[in-house]
Amino acid sequence: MRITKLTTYRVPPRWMFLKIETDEGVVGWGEPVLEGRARTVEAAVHELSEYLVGQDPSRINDLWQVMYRAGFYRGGPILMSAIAGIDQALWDIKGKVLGAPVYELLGGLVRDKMKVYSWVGGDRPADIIRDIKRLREGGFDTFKMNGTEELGIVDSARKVDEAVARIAEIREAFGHDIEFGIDFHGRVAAPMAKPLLKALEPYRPLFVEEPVLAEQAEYYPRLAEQTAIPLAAGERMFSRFDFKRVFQAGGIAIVQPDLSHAGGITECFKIAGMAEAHDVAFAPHCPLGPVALASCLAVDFVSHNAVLQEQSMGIHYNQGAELLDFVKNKDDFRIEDGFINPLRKPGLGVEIDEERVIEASKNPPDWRNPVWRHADGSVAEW
Ligand SMILES: O=C(O)C(=O)C[C@@H](O)[C@H](O)CO
Ligand SMILES: [Mg+2]
Repeated sequence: MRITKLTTYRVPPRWMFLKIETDEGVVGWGEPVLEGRARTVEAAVHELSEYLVGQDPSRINDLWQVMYRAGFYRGGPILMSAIAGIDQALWDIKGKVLGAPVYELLGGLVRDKMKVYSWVGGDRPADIIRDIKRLREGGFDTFKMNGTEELGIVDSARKVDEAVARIAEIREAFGHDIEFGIDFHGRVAAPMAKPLLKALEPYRPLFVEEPVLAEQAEYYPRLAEQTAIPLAAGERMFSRFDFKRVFQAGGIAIVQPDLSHAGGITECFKIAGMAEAHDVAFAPHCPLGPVALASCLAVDFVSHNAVLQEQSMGIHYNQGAELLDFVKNKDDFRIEDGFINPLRKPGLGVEIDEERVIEASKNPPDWRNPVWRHADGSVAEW
């Protein structure tokens, strides 16, 4: 079998699908995208396709190593997102050729169902109580929300109190019948992470995500020393080589690589294994589309330390399209009592509605995150 063509489709809300065709008619789908940089990743995919066309798609490991190593420069969000989507599509092809879901090719199920969580509130954490009430009716009991709005490198006790008051209100309304992660989203600098974590401690969130920016990872062990709140990070780390320093330094209790940013299934399966060796939980980041989610699930269902899966149904970013709008087998993604079952069809288990993808790709959005600014006009982390 040989790879014959790679076609990319940028679609709402901010996703990109990749179709890899072969000379035997088997097609694989991937989701190479970096939110806000879809065109850049698209260019990277097509540069890589110069090598890939004509290659044997079954040799995923060799193709992965060539894409990672043979261009001299390596790693980072753009290239690793391009590799991720290609890798996903290659696993989709392999499963379809062998008539098996990807999780079978990775050794089979370690669990019967996977716990998922839902975002509540938006960029600015408002209406959280309303959202939690609505989602609880749908069977969810685990959520994630932004912890703050704009926050200065050093900021006021009032800002800390505002952030804590929102969390106190949630506990007041729901007690410990629900669990939630608080995403600091990179908005909290090291000087403010310490007081915020201390003030949030009494409310026992399930985790705090990106307590500081990934480029400040040296603070993870220090912050972990001062708080009992499990710290989570990973959406802005892009390979084993980024994660290894975090495992060595300690401090992170949950790693959250993104299956569409960190080299795909091949790489994230290895990251999950590294995490298990360090007694670290695995909870893939996935605010994206159905192929990204299916790729996460393929690794979740074979990883003992997989604990939680993010999914984007109803997420505030999904303006213009919802998680399953481009999927034919929607029912396979049913969530019951906060759990999702394995996708049992061959490959990734996603049946893409190609006509709908092509139609939607005719006028694709150029999604960008907002540029936030502090009161003094300086740029604020979004
Ligand atoms: O889902 C999360 O945990 C996020 O932090 C969302 C963020 O990754 C946006 O997708 C960036 O555009
Ligand atoms: Mg996050």
